[in-house]
Amino acid sequence: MMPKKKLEGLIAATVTPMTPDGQINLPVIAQYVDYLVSEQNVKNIFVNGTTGEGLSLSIQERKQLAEEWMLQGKDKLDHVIVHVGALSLLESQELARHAAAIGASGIAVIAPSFFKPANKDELLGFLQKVASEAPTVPFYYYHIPALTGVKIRVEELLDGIREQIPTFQGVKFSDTDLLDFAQCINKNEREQFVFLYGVDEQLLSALAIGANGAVGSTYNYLGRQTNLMLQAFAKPDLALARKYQFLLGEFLSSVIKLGFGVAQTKAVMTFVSGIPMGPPRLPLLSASEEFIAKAKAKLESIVWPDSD
Ligand SMILES: CC(=O)N[C@@H]([C@@H](O)[C@H](O)[C@H](O)CO)[C@@H](O)CC(=O)C(=O)O
Repeated sequence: MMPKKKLEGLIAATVTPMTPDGQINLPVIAQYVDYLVSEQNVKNIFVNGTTGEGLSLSIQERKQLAEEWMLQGKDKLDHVIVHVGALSLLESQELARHAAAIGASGIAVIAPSFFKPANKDELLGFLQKVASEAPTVPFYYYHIPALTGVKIRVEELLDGIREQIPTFQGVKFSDTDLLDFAQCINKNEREQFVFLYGVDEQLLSALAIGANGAVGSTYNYLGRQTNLMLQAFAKPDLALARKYQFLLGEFLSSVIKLGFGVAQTKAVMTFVSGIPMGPPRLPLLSASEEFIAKAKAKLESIVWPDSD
């Protein structure tokens, strides 16, 4: 699958379906792709990332999953971005070569987070060694400092990055520092690089700053409503766009108070889509029945503008 279109709009950070005993559940992926496309109007995916529990999977599982997403997404999805970050450079390189071999439309890499790069040069050194293993595949840096603990400003990282990483295509920016995000866009043309925002609860603010699109967990099950927010913003009908952002925020704010992470995302995706996503992998624990009941009730209580 070679990308026909520029990467923009919504990109679902997919969960990794698992069987009740914790094995990856590949047969569910065909149904998952159809659900995203037909029910959520989302045709781009980001696999094996945070939401996909990528760092909790074995290399073999990550390859199998990437292959299955590619196979099932063929002729249905526009872009399949494969996250290939790992603590070991060699594993990350192996995954990058594999993603290139199966025709992924892009690869993304998170900063290594046990031995952490201390500065821009150390981080770039790692990223460059991974990117060069897939010399024809667009490369994205995945910035998620709350989880990696690597707080190197992206604005600084992007300065001259193409000289070291010719395939550099953009950033998946999963942080609330909108000043850093704005400076990335201010100093680098949106037409040159792709700036994808990753904090779903404040996407509208990032759009105002110039985000080209967004990668997130909620686009799995709230993609349709978020797409309507994007449309309202483009129109522009800011009042309507805000209404969507506030309602999306109302759901997120209520589940965040209950404790919200990948396990809960899997549970919500299961009850909204009807596709069994299974439990998360340890150390994560399944969402409680109480969480599921409250999250469901909250979601059902929201009256979206298009369903008035
Ligand atoms: C920390 C975290 O999981 N952030 C999510 C968000 O989509 C997040 O779930 C959402 O904003 C709700 O808080 C994404 O940025 C992660 C993501 O895109 C990924 O799975 O790679």
